[in-house]
Amino acid sequence: MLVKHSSSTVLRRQQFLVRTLCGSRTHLPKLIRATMSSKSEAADAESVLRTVTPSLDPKRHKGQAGKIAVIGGCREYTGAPYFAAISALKIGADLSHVFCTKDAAPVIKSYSPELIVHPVLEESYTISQFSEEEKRKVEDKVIGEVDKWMERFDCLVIGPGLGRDPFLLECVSKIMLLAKKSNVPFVVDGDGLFLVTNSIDLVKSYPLAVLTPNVNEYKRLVQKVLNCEVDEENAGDQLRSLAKQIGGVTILRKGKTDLISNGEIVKSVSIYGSPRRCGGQGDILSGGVAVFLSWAQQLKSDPESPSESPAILGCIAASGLLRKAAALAFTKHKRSTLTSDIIECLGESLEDICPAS
Ligand SMILES: NC(=O)C1=CN([C@@H]2O[C@H](COP(=O)(O)OP(=O)(O)OC[C@H]3O[C@@H](n4cnc5c(N)ncnc54)[C@H](O)[C@@H]3O)[C@@H](O)[C@H]2O)[C@@H](O)CC1
Ligand SMILES: Nc1ncnc2c1ncn2[C@@H]1O[C@H](COP(=O)(O)OP(=O)(O)OP(=O)(O)O)[C@@H](O)[C@H]1O
Ligand SMILES: [Mg+2]
Repeated sequence: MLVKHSSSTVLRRQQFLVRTLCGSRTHLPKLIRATMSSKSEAADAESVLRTVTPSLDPKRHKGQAGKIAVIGGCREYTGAPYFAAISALKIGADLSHVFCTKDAAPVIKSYSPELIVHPVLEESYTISQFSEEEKRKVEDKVIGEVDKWMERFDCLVIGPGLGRDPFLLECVSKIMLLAKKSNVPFVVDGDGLFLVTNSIDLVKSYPLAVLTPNVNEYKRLVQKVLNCEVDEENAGDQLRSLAKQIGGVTILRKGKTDLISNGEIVKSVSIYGSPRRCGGQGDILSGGVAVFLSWAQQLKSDPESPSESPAILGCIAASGLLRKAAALAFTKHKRSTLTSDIIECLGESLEDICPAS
């Protein structure tokens, strides 16, 4: 799906390339080092946004700007999958699907006609009277319903509002295996992290997996994988060790500063942000990582593409944009800022960094 970028995008990418090279200035000739302004983290996140975001090329057709699918939404939670899916559209994906349980589907459909909602997941309580053989048949049907779409997606978001029902999580484990087989990248968030923390082999050594743990989820992941407590003094090193221990997945550790590592490098994003901690902001982030990772993937086939992996670029871009939108929403709504307000600020925030026209 190679998309030629306009000259402004090429220029943006060259700027990013220089910035990336300067990130490791030790090997750069003195002359270049001397002329380089100091690379600020803010510029880093914003230059990644400008490099990764494609121009709105009239020659492109529906779907080329990204097709995202959220696997999540159950009897208990319907907001989280909506937040992740609508954020992907608002940032610039062309299509956004949600695969959820039958209970959650009409609710999520009622939030927005923009989303394509598939009521295909099942929870244990709906099949409690079934025999083992009938349960297997239901499982095969659930997985088949997702598999027939799998190849069309540029990235999945697994976990927002998924809940912790054992039967549902068993089906999602098999969906992850299918995604890996088809080389479809996936972001694991929310209860998807509950699943993979207890079955780390589901993501181990899959370079297209991105984990986006919050404080609780990160603590549990460190305890489970590194057998120790979170070490705030050496946060970057511990994150790098964790990502390495899980075979080079990319982890975005959410917090006052977002830390990102794939076991090799560590990046941080702390620009903008807001003091409001309302639920749902992590869901916006997961939808954003999916879009920006897909766009960074499209860059890969270009000779001058950035050296960073699409997963790392996707995390930096999504974190920077979310934090900018949260700051903008907070200036407008202060203490009553809600996730919906932040979603409404995504477009304006991206336009400010990366004008569409
Ligand atoms: N409006 C909505 O529908 C929202 C739904 N959300 C969904 O809510 C679900 C839970 O998200 P949270 O951020 O609350 O999850 P957390 O894991 O941050 O916390 C959930 C609660 O359960 C406890 N917990 C979680 N896993 C545990 C474990 N393995 N052992 C013991 N205690 C455990 C935590 O300590 C906390 O008390 C996720 O699927 C998430 O996507 C959130 O994204 C917020 C918004
Ligand atoms: N203390 C903080 N100061 C500023 N920004 C923060 C702070 N904590 C988190 N954030 C920002 O909010 C984003 C979401 O983090 P949060 O911890 O709310 O995720 P979450 O708990 O998974 O959210 P959700 O309610 O959607 O599950 C982070 O990526 C980060 O950019
Ligand atoms: Mg969360």
